[in-house]
Amino acid sequence: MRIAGADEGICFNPRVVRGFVAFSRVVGALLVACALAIFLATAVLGTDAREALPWTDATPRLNSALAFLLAGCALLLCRVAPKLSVGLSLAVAALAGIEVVGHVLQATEYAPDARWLGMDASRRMNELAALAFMLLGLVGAAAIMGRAIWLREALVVIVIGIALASWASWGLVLAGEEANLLRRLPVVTALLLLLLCLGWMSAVPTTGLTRIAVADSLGGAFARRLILPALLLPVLITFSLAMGQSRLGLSQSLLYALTAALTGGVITSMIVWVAFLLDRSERLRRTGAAARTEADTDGLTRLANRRALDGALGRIWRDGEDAQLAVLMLDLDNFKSFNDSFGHQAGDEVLRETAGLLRAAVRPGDLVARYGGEEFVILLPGADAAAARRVGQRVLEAFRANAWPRRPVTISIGAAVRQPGDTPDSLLQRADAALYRSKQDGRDRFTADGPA
Ligand SMILES: Nc1nc2c(ncn2[C@@H]2O[C@H](COP(=O)(O)OP(=O)(O)OP(=O)(O)O)[C@@H](O)[C@H]2O)c(=O)[nH]1
Repeated sequence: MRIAGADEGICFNPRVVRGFVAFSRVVGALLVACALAIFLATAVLGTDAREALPWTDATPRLNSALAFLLAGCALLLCRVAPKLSVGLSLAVAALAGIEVVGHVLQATEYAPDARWLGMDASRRMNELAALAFMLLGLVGAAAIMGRAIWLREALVVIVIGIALASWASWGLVLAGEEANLLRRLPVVTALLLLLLCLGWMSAVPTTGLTRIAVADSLGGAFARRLILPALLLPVLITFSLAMGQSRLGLSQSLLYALTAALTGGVITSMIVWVAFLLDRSERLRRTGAAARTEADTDGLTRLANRRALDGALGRIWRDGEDAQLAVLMLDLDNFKSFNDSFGHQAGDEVLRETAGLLRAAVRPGDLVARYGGEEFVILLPGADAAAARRVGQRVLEAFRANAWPRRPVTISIGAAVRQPGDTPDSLLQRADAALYRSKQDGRDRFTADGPA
């Protein structure tokens, strides 16, 4: 089953859409769990003890934990209680907004850890976290309300950029470089912020940038496989090289060389991956096309079968009322007696020979189909009654002139031309009635539909 996309006719893969929504819920639950763990640790250890621990630098402050708790709940509830979810997201934006104002007011004399509105340093988020939460609170509200989709995506991309740059920056700090503004975003906060971004993008996956990743197409398959590695690999490379420099003492020139080699390797691997995907999809397309052709082909004569004929008639009728069309219905004469006299195998040979004669009698745009048993149908798009008669006569002549191995074989033909108000069935019925008259009148002849 496919869900048609609301815009641009994108078809979404429902299984992938469900997967994205489930991912956003997992992210919501993870954020709630992390926030509760931070609150619990603070309650058990006390604020002072927590501040003294070596990992304090890397974990979210209490206000960040509160923001994660609210945002996680918003993600979990966005489908069941959208209004409550919008409220929670706006609360995140408000909480972070207050912090942003605090940082702006203190910016002239930089004092990030100062008290603000009664909140001490252990509680307050830093300036980058505040900015990111404020943006993500707005993103969450916009995502649930389905508003300002492109602004929402732009904000998400900004926060993803902040989170990734902070990670890379942490690598450089571990390598002994000076602490910088980005490094002030605790590494766990950066990770959870990245997850929150991805969570909001996945919560309503059929809108915005994510809609290509849930598309039921080759583009969708590429996006699903390549976007995350493309986002994360440069950061991981920076991080690991910086660590390599600090732990292994690599020189600057060797570091540059390694960066070039790794980047080249990563880009090449991605291209190879894309090439594999393209190749597989091309092979699947070819196999699918071959299977469709086989399903539309009669095994004995290799002509189009009844299914293909119905499909072709359906297409002609869908294309419009005015298109001219003639139909020939053809039936081998006294075929039962041929079978009885010479056997079924010989009868099959006649059917195959018939297919060749009929194919040779029509133009490339016409369709010859085996209707069943020893009955055939020819569709002549664009043909009128005179053209249909010409084709019918050509078939009769070809049968008469053919060197049949056992005994001469003849064929009877009935023709009908499409009239206003015809359906595929009514047209075939009129051709069949004309064929019946050919049989009645002595076989081996062409009869057109209409008054005798
Ligand atoms: N060999 C062979 N015979 C087939 C096949 N399909 C149908 N037939 C035979 O075609 C014969 C059709 O016989 P009838 O419907 O009585 O028609 P007829 O003998 O051609 O008589 P008229 O149509 O009145 O000229 C039957 O004997 C079927 O067994 C097939 O795939 N192979």
